Amino acid sequence: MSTDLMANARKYSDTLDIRITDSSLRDGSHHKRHQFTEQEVRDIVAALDDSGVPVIEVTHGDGLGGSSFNYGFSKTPEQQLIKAAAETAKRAKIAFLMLPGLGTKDDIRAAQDNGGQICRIATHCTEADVSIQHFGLARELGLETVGFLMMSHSQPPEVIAAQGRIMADAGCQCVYVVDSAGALVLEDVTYRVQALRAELGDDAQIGFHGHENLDIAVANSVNAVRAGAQQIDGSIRRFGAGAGNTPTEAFVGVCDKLGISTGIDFMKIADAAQDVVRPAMPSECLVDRSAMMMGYAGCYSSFLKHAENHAERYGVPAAEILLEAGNRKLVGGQEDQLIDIALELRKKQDANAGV
Ligand SMILES: C[C@H](O)CC(=O)C(=O)O
Ligand SMILES: [Mn+2]
Repeated sequence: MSTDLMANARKYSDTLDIRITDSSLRDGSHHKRHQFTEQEVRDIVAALDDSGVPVIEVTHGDGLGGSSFNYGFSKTPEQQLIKAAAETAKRAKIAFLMLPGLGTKDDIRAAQDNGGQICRIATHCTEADVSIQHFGLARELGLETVGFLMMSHSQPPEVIAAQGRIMADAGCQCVYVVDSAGALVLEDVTYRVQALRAELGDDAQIGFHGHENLDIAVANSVNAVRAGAQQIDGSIRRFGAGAGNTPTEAFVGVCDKLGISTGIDFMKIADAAQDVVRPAMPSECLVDRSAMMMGYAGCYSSFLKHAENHAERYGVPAAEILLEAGNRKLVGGQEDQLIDIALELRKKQDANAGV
């Protein structure tokens, strides 16, 4: 890493400047409508592991217990996918996500029994207190812990720092700024990471999870590293909700050029992206009108597929549903309100057409 960058960022370990977690097999579950097969998970884990990706996250898109009517049913039970991933990985650690209230303590225990080693606990960025007992359990079980402050764009840096303190005190070892809406722009990331650094000192590491809705997830991730983040999420080929996540392979290439050590082989991961991950994707993750509306209005990226379903059913544009969801500041768990928005748009549309 250049001396400039080293001044801010601290090393993740003796050998790596940062640690990348690939989230294709969890955030990508949204884009795939939770239809991963066990074979796809095995193939993708094998390719990422061989490329040197140190952490691979595997769960339903909405975390443990997410398979449901509200969020969409999984094709394959997520515990089976976690087990397959853990059996396949030779070097990588397998992480799993859980949202308190959706997943339970028993789900955490089962994920560990199936080989999961890193427990990532996600809350809305003003509700860190609901994660306290789950961090306690995860640490008691000897799991490594990560905390996700979702929709971090919606609160100023000082609130993110205070919420990070709650997670760290509960046993979280790395607090993530999570740009769920892909709405953070450059310095927005820097200031949030810096505020966490100032608050947490050596009590916990800091991470960044980006979404590509405004097409700057790689740049945002570089800013996070420059501000001191030691863990960065990506998804191969952007395979994630909305326009997807920071593309792991491009970010690795950028890190190589900036002298930031990730431990991942750029040539191998470029091949894995093209030959193994792309065939498992239903389509490319695009920065299209709907995705841009999410980034622009601050709308939760996981709403995209739900909005597309309602758009088709009620004959209204998905982009308008998402724009309104952002304006109403809806958060994860309020998926049902997208139907209300679609119905209201339909009513207006009919009234304008004199129906
Ligand atoms: C449950 C969400 O998909 C977590 C996440 O990846 C985000 O908020 O972004
Ligand atoms: Mn995400």
